[in-house]
Amino acid sequence: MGQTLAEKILSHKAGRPVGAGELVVVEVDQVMVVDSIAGSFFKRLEYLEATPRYPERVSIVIDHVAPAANLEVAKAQKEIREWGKRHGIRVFDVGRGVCHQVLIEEGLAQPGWVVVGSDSHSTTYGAVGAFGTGMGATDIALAAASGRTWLRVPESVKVVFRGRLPKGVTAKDAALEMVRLLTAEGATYMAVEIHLLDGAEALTRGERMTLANLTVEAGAKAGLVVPSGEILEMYRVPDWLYPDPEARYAKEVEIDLSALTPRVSVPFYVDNVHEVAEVKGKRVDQVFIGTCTNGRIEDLRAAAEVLRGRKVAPWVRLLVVPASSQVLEEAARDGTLLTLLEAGATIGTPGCGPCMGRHMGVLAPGEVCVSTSNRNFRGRMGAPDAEIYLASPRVAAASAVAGYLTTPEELEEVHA
Ligand SMILES: CC(C)[C@H](C(=O)O)[C@@H](O)C(=O)O
Ligand code: SF4
Repeated sequence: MGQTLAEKILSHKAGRPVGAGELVVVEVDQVMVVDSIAGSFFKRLEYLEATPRYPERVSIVIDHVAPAANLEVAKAQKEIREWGKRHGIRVFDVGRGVCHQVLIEEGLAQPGWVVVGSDSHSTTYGAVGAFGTGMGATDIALAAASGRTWLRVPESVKVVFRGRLPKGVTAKDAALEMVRLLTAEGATYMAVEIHLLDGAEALTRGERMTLANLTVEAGAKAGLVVPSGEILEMYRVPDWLYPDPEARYAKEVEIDLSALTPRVSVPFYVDNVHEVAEVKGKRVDQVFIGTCTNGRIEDLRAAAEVLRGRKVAPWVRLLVVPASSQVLEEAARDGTLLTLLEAGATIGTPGCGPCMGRHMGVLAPGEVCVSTSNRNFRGRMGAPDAEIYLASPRVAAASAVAGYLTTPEELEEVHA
């Protein structure tokens, strides 16, 4: 019988063929813990009277509130450092970047691996063909202690992206369109298996990360992009990790990239996706470019391209938070950073930044933010009535200049 990519990976790990619905216990290749969950993770291990079975397979990332915003966080981060030293566990400290970006950069997610993270966007590892999934502190502690985890093999949804993106349309627009079509619960506990065909294979690793990242906003257990294009050059992809024409899917969705237009997700639900044209003109107070969804060098470059020679509207705060130290370094080296600064951007420490409203750009009541992140839930970035519009870095940059929601193309019209 044909197998989906999720079934293939979990079969390989289980050492026997398994299908959707079966329970399996599998070896875990990497356990990722974020700062905000680390305290609970330590407590669970203590309760189990256990320590990580394979220390080299565990990583802790200090990214969500970094640098520490208050005394409580500072103490928690101190504990992370000390605990890491005591147990020989890798700790990526303040400034290294957002967990998912860091793990990919460090090669700690590989095609065919199982990676479990204490963070819902662990689906991002699917960009390189890893089965990445988010779990709570208890499951994460058990995975670290035993080196294994149990899973119900998920059913899969097949999402086919065809063709090439038109100029000015990005992987973020494609990802938002995918969530709109699947809906917020449409892929609950399923693997979203993404096929890139007829030119879409050209999508970069970063663009694939954007797609895999957003699958969890449709409820996905994992988001697996079929390895192709540059992934085949960058990684050793196991020969069994290819799509199977006989595989069975719970449903199939097709998206023609060549017909796509810029998209925006309107508060307060990620699947409330519209064309930018429909909400154009909405006045904006803050623009945030960054996160595990869109804080990579290509995202900063795309924003810089729009911002070059222009100034941010006087009433707008433009916050740029590179997804990692590597991204920041590259942006400094190639001039992107200067372009952003000249336009009026302020740059934050690589990490999550204001994405979840803990620090570095909390929204006041009634404020409106255009963000390149992945969640626009009520209260996510601060005040319950503050509004978050999710968009691509290009649309975010154009909106910062205009002071209202718009695309770079429409902005040109205004300035012409
Ligand atoms: C803090 C963390 C557990 C949380 C998540 O699981 O996703 C955060 O990263 C988020 O994006 O809301
Ligand atoms: S950048 Fe945002 S979505 Fe990504 S891990 Fe951090 S808080 Fe979560």
